[in-house]
Amino acid sequence: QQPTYDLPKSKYGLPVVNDVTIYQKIVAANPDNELVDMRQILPDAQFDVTYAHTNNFLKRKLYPTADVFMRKPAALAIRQAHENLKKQGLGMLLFDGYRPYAITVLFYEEHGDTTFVADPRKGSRHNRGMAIDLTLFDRKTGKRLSMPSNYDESTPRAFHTYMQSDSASLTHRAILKAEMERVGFSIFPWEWWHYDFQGWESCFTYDLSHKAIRQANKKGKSRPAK
Ligand SMILES: C[C@@H](N)C(=O)N[C@H](C)C(=O)O
Ligand SMILES: [Zn+2]
Repeated sequence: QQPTYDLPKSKYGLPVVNDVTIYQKIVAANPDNELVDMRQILPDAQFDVTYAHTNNFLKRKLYPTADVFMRKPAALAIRQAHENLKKQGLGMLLFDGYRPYAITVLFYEEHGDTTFVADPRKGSRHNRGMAIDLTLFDRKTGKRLSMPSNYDESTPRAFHTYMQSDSASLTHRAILKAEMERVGFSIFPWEWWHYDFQGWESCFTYDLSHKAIRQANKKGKSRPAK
């Protein structure tokens, strides 16, 4: 149970944490509210943050930095899944984690639909640091495993119900699903790469840049313990 805060509302009426002082307050009240750096949590993972480059569905750079943050309990569950995958000679390649709410608004206003992108009246699970977009790589070759579609492909090939793919890709999708479900994540039926962590419904929606979060976390750690 989170204490209640008088949060400002977005133009779509959703309460958002859009100020670092509020972020620091909610982290002090409950350390699970911290958005942690996945490059520190998974030093041997691969990263391809397409929203920090132009090779994404909007064809332009949307994040100033290629950061991937996750709410702490989700990050620790991912670390467990990564350990389990390691035993199978596999690793995770992360595309995206926490996404500032302003980017969800931009996705909605430019893309229009609310299946491929989240409805800003509800916010995305990514805005809560509780969703991750990822695929798998082979630790021997360092190469990505094949999957039934490309990342962020908005076609039926991205659906979990799509079975017309080659059998290797279907197996890879099933391995990812099994390992993510084992640690408390659930699928998003229309995107094989997207997983939501249990309890996302009761988490804060953040609208802070990755840079602001990094700075706030650093400050929080340098503050002497009381
Ligand atoms: C844009 C796509 N990668 C995505 O994240 N979609 C879900 C529905 C979201 O916006 O939360
Ligand atoms: Zn996603």
